[in-house]
Amino acid sequence: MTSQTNGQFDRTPLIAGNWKMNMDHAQAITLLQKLAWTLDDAKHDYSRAEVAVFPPFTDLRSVQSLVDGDDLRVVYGAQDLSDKDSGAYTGDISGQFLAKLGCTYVLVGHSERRTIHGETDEQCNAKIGAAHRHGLVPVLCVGEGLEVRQAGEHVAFTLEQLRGSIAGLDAERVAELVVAYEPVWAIGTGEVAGPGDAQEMAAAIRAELAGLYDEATAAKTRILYGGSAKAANAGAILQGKDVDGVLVGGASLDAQEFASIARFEQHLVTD
Ligand SMILES: O=C(CO)COP(=O)(O)O
Repeated sequence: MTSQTNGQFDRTPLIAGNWKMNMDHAQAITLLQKLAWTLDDAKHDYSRAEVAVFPPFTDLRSVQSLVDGDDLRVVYGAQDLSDKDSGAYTGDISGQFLAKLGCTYVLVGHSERRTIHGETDEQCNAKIGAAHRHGLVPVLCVGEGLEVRQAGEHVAFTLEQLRGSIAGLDAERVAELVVAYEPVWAIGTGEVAGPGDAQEMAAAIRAELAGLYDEATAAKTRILYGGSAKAANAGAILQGKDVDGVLVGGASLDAQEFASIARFEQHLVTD
């Protein structure tokens, strides 16, 4: 490979930070300001890598004010949404509210929602529908647990989650969809799937989409890897030709580290 740049991607890489249940609204402002300054100082080119953060619901209004007020290029989304639009659903959040808060994206089916809250593929499918009703781009999370990986069934398992979650979607929606492959055993454990594992699954997901839809549609879907991603491994992970970004948990809470991931081109291995 010569003069490796992200010209290798025909899809704009997406570097996404899932803050999970961390950062109150005041802390969110500080973290986002620091992130934006760090990227500005580094003259980050957002057209080469889109940067998105996923703060808790209670931070979103503050994030919106900061992004609008300071004209930031960082975009943002929520970590979940209801599959309903309004009504007697105590504690749930409508995609309508998220759209009003300027969200671009919304995570759907994160493994912590699937395991802790028992979310099913059918519910993810309904949530994707809700996201679309309100103009939000869903970031669908899929991925296997350790036992499934050890049994060598990780590809079949993950593709089944994918099929169940996107059932009934038309090709146009699939083309704009973001799929995040997050093997559960690599989340928050320091255990990172190897770049080869990330590429293997991303290629399998893209091939599945090509089979369900067509090559042109599958070529547009962005596929991310998530699970203990950090600056030191982002370059290698993003070498995978089907890997279009990373969904970062812990390391996205450190502005310097996350900015460094967004500038992954510096870490790309060249030969
Ligand atoms: O779940 C994740 C992002 O959604 C990954 O979390 P970590 O990066 O902390 O492993």
